[in-house]
Amino acid sequence: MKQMDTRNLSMVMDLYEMTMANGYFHTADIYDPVTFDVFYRKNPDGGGFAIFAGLEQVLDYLEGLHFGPEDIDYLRSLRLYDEKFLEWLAHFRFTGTVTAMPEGTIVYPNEPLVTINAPLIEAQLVETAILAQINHQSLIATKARRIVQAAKGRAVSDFGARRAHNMDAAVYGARAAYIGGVNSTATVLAGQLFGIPVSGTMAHSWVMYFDDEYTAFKHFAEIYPDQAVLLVDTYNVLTSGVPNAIRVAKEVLEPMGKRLAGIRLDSGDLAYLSKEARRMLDDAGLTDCRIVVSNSLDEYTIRSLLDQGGCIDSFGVGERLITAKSDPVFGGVYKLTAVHHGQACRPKIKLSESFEKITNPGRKKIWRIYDAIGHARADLLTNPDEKPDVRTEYVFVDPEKPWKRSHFSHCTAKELHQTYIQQGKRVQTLPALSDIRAYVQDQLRHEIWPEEQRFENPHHHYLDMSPAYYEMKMNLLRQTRGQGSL
Ligand SMILES: Nc1ncnc2c1ncn2[C@@H]1O[C@H](COP(=O)(O)OP(=O)(O)OP(=O)(O)O)[C@@H](O)[C@H]1O
Ligand SMILES: O=P(O)(O)OC[C@H]1O[C@H](OP(=O)(O)OP(=O)(O)O)[C@H](O)[C@@H]1O
Ligand SMILES: O=C(O)c1cccnc1
Repeated sequence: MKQMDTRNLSMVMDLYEMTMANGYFHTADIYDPVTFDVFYRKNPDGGGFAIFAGLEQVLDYLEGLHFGPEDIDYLRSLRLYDEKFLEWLAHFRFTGTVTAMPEGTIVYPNEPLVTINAPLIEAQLVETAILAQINHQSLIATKARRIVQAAKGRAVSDFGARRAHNMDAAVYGARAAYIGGVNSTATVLAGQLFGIPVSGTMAHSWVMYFDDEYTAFKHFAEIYPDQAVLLVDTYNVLTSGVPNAIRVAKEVLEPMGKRLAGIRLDSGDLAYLSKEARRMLDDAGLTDCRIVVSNSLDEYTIRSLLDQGGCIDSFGVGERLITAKSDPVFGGVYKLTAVHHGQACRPKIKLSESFEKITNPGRKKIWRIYDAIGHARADLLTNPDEKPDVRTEYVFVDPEKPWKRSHFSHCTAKELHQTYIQQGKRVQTLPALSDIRAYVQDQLRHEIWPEEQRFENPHHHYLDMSPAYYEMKMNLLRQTRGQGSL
């Protein structure tokens, strides 16, 4: 199977990762494992959740991680690192353990999406590449879901490649958009690599090349009698484009026993034009001819077009999807949460002026708590050795209101992390992309409250803590206060 990345991505890192690695090599016990969590702090666009994506590429990267002779030569040329370290680096492989939420999981701020447990240097060196991949794909998957939701069951196609922030963003963006629910992509490589259905219409250049619009449509329909979607806005939609499309349907396709598949509108008032075009097509008996619209669409324009009664069967969405234009930073971070010495595990916490930025320390488990009808009621952090029994009365702590005594009962708890890499070896086969997409839809349909899915002031999903975990965090906070002062 063709691969996107035959590149060695091991050097995709910020310089400080390597600088710290060289420093650790000389000052620390580099074989002692440490734990880092990947998490994010705020849902994009003020939404109620995000979609976790990019895991497969993270795992591929970790498996392939190595530094070749050219990498070592380049690092040597920086005159920052000593020869012993560079020699050690030449034999470097990732030997750690990776647990994560399955790709496509609906996720919330401050919970661990991925946990890396690995020898110090290994865990440090992989920060940038892991974050780049997860931040990008989770952002686009989440944006795609909003657009798909606004389209209310109508097909959405990713048209974004040409406006993406270069080619990786186009191809992995298409993958993420498909996870988020778009039906197809115009990006051919994404179709080839990931098996995403591809779709497309025609460009204005096709219409402009021929002497007149009718001739352009006629040639296209003759070559693609089953799939022709004619772009009707090059000259004038209602006086030229739609009439010429109807003429082609009658004069070219009908004699072949074929029907015109569709027209595309790409400028002007898309609600008005789609309604007028629909009326004209219906009057000509072309009731099955679909209307596709495009032109700087996003979830808000799509919602507005449908509110205006636009007669639209599908949407092509490019720049605002592939760049997540309205809120283009996912903000995922990678934080040290524990340092291990032999059997002892020392949890680590990062303090901050703002309460939300104080990290959740230590090794932990993340559970999703479902009520009796299967809705996800909250998520719960516990210590790794806890197994919450939420069938009977289980008292937990809401860290935002720790004085409240709340409990779960008649609930079930599902641990959200699975182990994907154990001591450097892949221990889990990954689902097909279509299954990841179906998993997203299944959660949104059956588990996630509709109140969390609305765009305006969505319901806040709680991240609660077991009493033991909360106490550990508070103790650590008390101990750590003052440690940073000189
Ligand atoms: N009826 C509508 N309601 C809300 N937004 C719309 C409507 N029709 C089009 N839009 C959106 O308005 C934005 C700009 O459209 P506008 O008509 O100003 O430019 P345009 O059609 O791209 O012009 P050009 O002819 O230069 O292509 C686009 O994002 C488009 O999706
Ligand atoms: O607006 P977006 O959401 O990004 O959707 C993609 C856009 O790309 C194409 O335009 P472009 O002007 O690049 O080419 P064209 O001549 O085929 O219209 C297409 O017609 C859309 O307008
Ligand atoms: O197929 C299309 O209509 C298409 C594809 C990419 C960008 N704009 C339009």
